[in-house]
Amino acid sequence: MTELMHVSGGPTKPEIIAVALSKLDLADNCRFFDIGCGTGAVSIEASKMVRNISICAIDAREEAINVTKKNFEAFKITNAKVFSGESSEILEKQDVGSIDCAFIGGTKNISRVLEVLAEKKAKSIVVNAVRIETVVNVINKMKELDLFDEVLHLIVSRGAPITGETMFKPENPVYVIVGRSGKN
Ligand SMILES: C[S@@+](CC[C@H](N)C(=O)[O-])C[C@H]1O[C@@H](n2cnc3c(N)ncnc32)[C@H](O)[C@@H]1O
Repeated sequence: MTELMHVSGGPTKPEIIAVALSKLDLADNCRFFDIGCGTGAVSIEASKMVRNISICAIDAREEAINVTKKNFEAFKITNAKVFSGESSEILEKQDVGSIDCAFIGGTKNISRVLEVLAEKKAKSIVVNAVRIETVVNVINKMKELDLFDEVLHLIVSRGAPITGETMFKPENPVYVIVGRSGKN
């Protein structure tokens, strides 16, 4: 089986990716944006769910960009563009085309990123956050932009062996905030 290369801050846990992607309206031929792509793990999972997905992955860290490129090569992701830099600037200044679904895994400058996504009429947006201040900012900004749909608080506990039996160890909680254009 192909092994995913890791980077600090990633990959997002598969169970969290599954819920996050279930909230995006992924469809065959959709244009998917992975903002703060880290390892590219979310794009790789999204590409397994629909046919002919077009991926745009962005990260401000060169280390993350290099790892994403290597993971895309290993997992045979061909229909992808990878951009290095601040995502709000890339989305504004580069010719990125239309945006169907945007997953935001890195929340620096999140208010500006959401503004640009709203300007570009992104159809569905999912933000993963771990800090309560970020959650509040994202909900308020999504409401201001008429995007807010719902927010989830996810805690996954994983079974681990203990003296021949099993106990559950909780992983860090994650907030999943969902926005959709044309909410009201
Ligand atoms: C928690 S990691 C993402 C993990 C990723 N979902 C994965 O599965 O590997 C967050 C990433 O977002 C990037 N990031 C944060 N804010 C950003 C922004 N405004 N523009 C571009 N990259 C950003 C960071 O450099 C970091 O690599």
